[in-house]
Amino acid sequence: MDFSKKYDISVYLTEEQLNKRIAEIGAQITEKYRGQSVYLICILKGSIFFTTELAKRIDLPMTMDFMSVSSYGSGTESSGDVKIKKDLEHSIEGENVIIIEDIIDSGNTLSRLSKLLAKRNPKSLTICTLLDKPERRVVDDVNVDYVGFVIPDKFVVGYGLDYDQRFRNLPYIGFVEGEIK
Ligand SMILES: O=P(O)(O)OC[C@H]1O[C@H](OP(=O)(O)OP(=O)(O)O)[C@H](O)[C@@H]1O
Ligand SMILES: Nc1nc2[nH]cnc2c(=O)[nH]1
Ligand SMILES: [Mg+2]
Repeated sequence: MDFSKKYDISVYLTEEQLNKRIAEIGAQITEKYRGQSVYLICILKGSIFFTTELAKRIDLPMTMDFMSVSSYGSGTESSGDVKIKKDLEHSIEGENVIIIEDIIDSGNTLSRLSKLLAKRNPKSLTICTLLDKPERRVVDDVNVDYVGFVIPDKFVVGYGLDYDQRFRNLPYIGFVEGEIK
């Protein structure tokens, strides 16, 4: 990380736009699971901001848990596994699991992760992402249930998303337009 470098970042989605959309998704989830509980899984690190904001907008009994994964190189691993760097603390058997992601790009992470979690016998398994870049998809087995915003094929940062571990703390989503010389 080189913190001396300065970058030109243009705002694409403001904090107000993000929070308004997240509140809508929270209300949808609350309605869908009324009378039941949900088990939110935050995929570290990118989805921390989205998960916490969304969790506050879901009016249901809830467990929040965290997972950290890294995908094996695509193509060569026929097992379709992900390497688990940090696993869940509790069993998800019989739970209404909602996987929370900041972005779906190639789809590899979620394709592998959802297969792995499905083997643990949840009652239901749902995918919720703040951003979706469908133009980049290389898999066809990721069915996303809740999408905040469909975005073009451009690299975004902020609201949890990083560029070389920087910019996660921006309260908005922006495009990196380049380095300021
Ligand atoms: O659809 P895919 O092509 O698999 O890409 C999406 C994944 O990549 C990013 O995470 P990353 O592995 O960079 O880690 P981070 O969340 O810690 O930034 C992002 O947060 C998603 O988890
Ligand atoms: N920060 C960031 N991470 C990603 N991972 C996959 N796509 C993206 C993106 O556009 N921005
Ligand atoms: Mg991530």
